Amino acid sequence: MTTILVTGGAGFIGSHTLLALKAAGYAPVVIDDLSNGHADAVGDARLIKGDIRDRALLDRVFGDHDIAAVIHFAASIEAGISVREPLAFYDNNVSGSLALLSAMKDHGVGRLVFSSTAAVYGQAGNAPLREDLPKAPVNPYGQTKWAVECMIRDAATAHGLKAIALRYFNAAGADPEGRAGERHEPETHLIPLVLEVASGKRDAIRVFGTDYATPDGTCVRDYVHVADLATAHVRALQRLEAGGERPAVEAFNLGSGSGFSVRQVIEAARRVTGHPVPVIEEARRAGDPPVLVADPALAHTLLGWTPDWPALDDMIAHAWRFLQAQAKAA
Ligand SMILES: NC(=O)c1ccc[n+]([C@@H]2O[C@H](COP(=O)([O-])OP(=O)(O)OC[C@H]3O[C@@H](n4cnc5c(N)ncnc54)[C@H](O)[C@@H]3O)[C@@H](O)[C@H]2O)c1
Ligand SMILES: O=c1ccn([C@@H]2O[C@H](COP(=O)(O)OP(=O)(O)O[C@H]3O[C@H](CO)[C@@H](O)[C@H](O)[C@H]3O)[C@@H](O)[C@H]2O)c(=O)[nH]1
Repeated sequence: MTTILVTGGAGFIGSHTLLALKAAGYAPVVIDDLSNGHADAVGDARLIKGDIRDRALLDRVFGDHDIAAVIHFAASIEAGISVREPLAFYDNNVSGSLALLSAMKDHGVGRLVFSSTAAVYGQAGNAPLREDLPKAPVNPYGQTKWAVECMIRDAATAHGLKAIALRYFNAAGADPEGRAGERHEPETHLIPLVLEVASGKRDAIRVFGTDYATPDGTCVRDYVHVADLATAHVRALQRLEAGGERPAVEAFNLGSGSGFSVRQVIEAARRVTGHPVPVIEEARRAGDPPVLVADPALAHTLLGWTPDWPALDDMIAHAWRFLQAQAKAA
């Protein structure tokens, strides 16, 4: 079996990708410091607990395992928090990726799938975003991800690395079979917070900004099912393995192509759960672009990727089922 190193594999998207990797016949090995992940989320995959900025640890891992490729999820992820703590984000996201890329170079590992983000585009307007748009992140989180994409490009030119950057839009939902889900503590993402309100764990959802130039004044995002993101990683690995005449680094948007406002998400959660979701309107959150919606055509054409679960209500229903199962088990 082909061994794949998965950094951040104990996290939300990582744990779902482990399920897809195993189903496709790969043997994942995980490095995760568990700062935002859970040891039991990796299932029967090998978990090495540690920080990717620890170069000695990386040397041991690359020395001990015959690693064919790396999928790199490990990062600090919250755009809003990055505005208040930019240096911590540069440290984890940029220094972590630098340590990983130099270890890959020194150990002769030449294939990488990198978790990038819609946040690299910044405030690029309301039309669906294409990969070749100018990059102008409006928060430090997006800056760190774009900096790493640039680092990967330079390493590819100089050292022969082959890489795919997957620019996810807003990951949502949970494994349709209930084996994994979103377990961030504290939670900052809209859908799980709205569901915590529906379940009675929170009193109300705070809506950050109602005066944006969008149809209902709240921010618009493109929600993509986490199981579909997981599948895209397998497709990306297979594309890297197939080789051929193509650029050393490629970037693909992963989104549904449809935008939903914060108010529409809240309405969908009321519809799916049958519970009330009280709202408190608040000021804008710093670092939020008004609209982020993908043009996913390139991933359709070149990765052969289309979402199996494009409907927002399905994403919310799967997340809701996972949350309820967690509450029952607690
Ligand atoms: N969730 C989204 O909507 C979204 C959208 C776009 C991009 N992304 C990117 O996808 C990736 C995964 O996101 P997620 O939502 O699963 O986040 P997550 O926080 O659930 O997963 C990240 C994992 O990385 C680990 N980690 C963080 N820093 C580490 C370090 N220095 N060394 C070792 N492990 C470390 C955490 O413990 C966690 O388990 C991130 O790179 C994120 O920036 C996420
Ligand atoms: O309590 C809340 C939480 C969020 N929001 C709003 O809901 C939208 C979505 O926010 P959130 O779920 O926090 O996601 P984003 O800030 O859009 O960022 C996510 O999606 C990005 C890609 O678009 C990723 O890069 C990030 O890692 C990931 O955290 C934003 O307009 C927020 O202002 C609220 O109004 N109230």
